[in-house]
Amino acid sequence: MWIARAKRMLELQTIRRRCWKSPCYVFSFLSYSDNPHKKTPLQETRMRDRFNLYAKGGDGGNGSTSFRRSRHDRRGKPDGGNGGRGGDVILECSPAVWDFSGLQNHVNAGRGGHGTSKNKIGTRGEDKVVQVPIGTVIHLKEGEIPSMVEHRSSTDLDPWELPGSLTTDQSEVDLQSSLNSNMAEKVKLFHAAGQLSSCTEITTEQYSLKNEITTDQSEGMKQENVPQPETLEEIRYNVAELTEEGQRMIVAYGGEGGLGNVCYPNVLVKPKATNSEVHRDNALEDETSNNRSSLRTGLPGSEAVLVLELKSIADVGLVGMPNAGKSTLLGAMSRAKPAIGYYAFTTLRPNLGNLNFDDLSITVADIPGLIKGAHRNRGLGHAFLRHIERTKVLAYVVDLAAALDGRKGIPPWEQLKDLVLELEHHQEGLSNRPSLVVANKIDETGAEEVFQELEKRVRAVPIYPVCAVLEEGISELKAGLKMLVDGDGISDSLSLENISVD
Ligand SMILES: Nc1nc2c(ncn2[C@@H]2O[C@H](COP(=O)(O)OP(=O)(O)OP(=O)(O)O)[C@@H](O)[C@H]2O)c(=O)[nH]1
Repeated sequence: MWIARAKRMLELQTIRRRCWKSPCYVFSFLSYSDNPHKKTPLQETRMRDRFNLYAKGGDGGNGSTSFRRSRHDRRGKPDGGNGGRGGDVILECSPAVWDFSGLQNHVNAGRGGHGTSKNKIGTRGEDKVVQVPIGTVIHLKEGEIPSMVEHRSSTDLDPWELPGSLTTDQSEVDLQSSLNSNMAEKVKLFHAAGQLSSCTEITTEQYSLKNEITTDQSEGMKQENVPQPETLEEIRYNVAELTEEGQRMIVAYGGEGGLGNVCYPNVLVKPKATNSEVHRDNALEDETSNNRSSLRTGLPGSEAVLVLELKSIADVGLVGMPNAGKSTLLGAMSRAKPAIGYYAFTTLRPNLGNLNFDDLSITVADIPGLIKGAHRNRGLGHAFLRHIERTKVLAYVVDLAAALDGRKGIPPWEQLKDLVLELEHHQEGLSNRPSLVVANKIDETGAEEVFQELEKRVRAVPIYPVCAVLEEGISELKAGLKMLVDGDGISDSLSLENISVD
């Protein structure tokens, strides 16, 4: 038997080896880039910095209907426990996550367990924790505003262009939100009343509240079924930000559990009816059982439709063409260890580094290289330009040696012009903040003359000659950046009028 098994293994291995060498396999490998539906390796590594998330809190578990009977009490006493609360959907800020590519669009928290006999409360539904990168901004399409909002945005960000986002009628929005808050208030009151009564007796207020809630809900559903002329999509921008490691925010709440029959003994009655109870009023009985079953059912968890957006948080943004030496510069200024390569687009996602001074720490973001037409999604495209939106200061990194010795690159002043144009195309006024120019690769032969020419052609902003590989000129550059971030430096923004090109 063992020999037969060994033979079979050998056969399988031979088949696998043949498949590997087969023309089909090789062809499929070669045609990888020809297939328009397949992603190229570059596309696969692109970061996702906008993400639609549908979050649903777990439904509450149902309350139990159970009776504890004994020899002495044949009708039994109610002892059905309450249902457990549903789990919440929580966003957690984590430095281990860079973008939203690992996230799922639909996230559901766990349902609460059902109550059981002997007054046992159902288990609480499992929370669903979704890890998001530091710098995540939450825009709300539907649902409640996330709780534990400790860090609201201080920046006045423009809402990005979603159709119809700015045309919503404010009065309608106010009306809708007041209706929603009314409803939420009622649900809270209902549960508060339930908790206060601490499983003794269900109060009449609770009945009326519950009925109100169900009628409101059913009316809402009825309205939903009626075809509306045009539903306006309301997006509440920038409702919360996750900016610190470990910060948590609940975006969808679990529903409360239903009540067990131990909480409403006056409506329990029933199971084995005695003869005298047979003539009970039928209408009243129906109503009571309806109320009872609606109280038993756990409430559904809340739902939220969110748009997550990632904006790196940095004081300084390094902007430059591919291969200008931004990553090398970041490594020279800080302890960051970004990938450095002699080829363009080594940097595929923003890298952050810290410049530490005695009284201040400055965060610098190295943005992947921009090329002419980045706003039309050329190169790594405008995907990264949003990371510059939050920076206080811009450091334009230019390669002094790009056009030297017959190289195909473009002179530094043209690099600057293209960079400013790309920023402005992405968002008007994006280049309008204190800036400086880092003239890198000053060590190359002929770079000194290019630097002198650059000084003549660029006005209004300071220019720092630097050799990032040898770490020359770095301390002066760091002092210059500190001054700009502090607001002490006299620097303007770099505009097209301040750059002379041929
Ligand atoms: N001679 C010289 N070469 C440098 C200097 N700084 C960087 N380089 C080289 O320039 C090349 C590109 O450097 P990177 O730091 O990867 O450039 P980058 O701007 O981050 O490039 P992208 O990732 O494409 O955006 C590397 O081969 C570096 O060694 C410098 O001061 N002098």
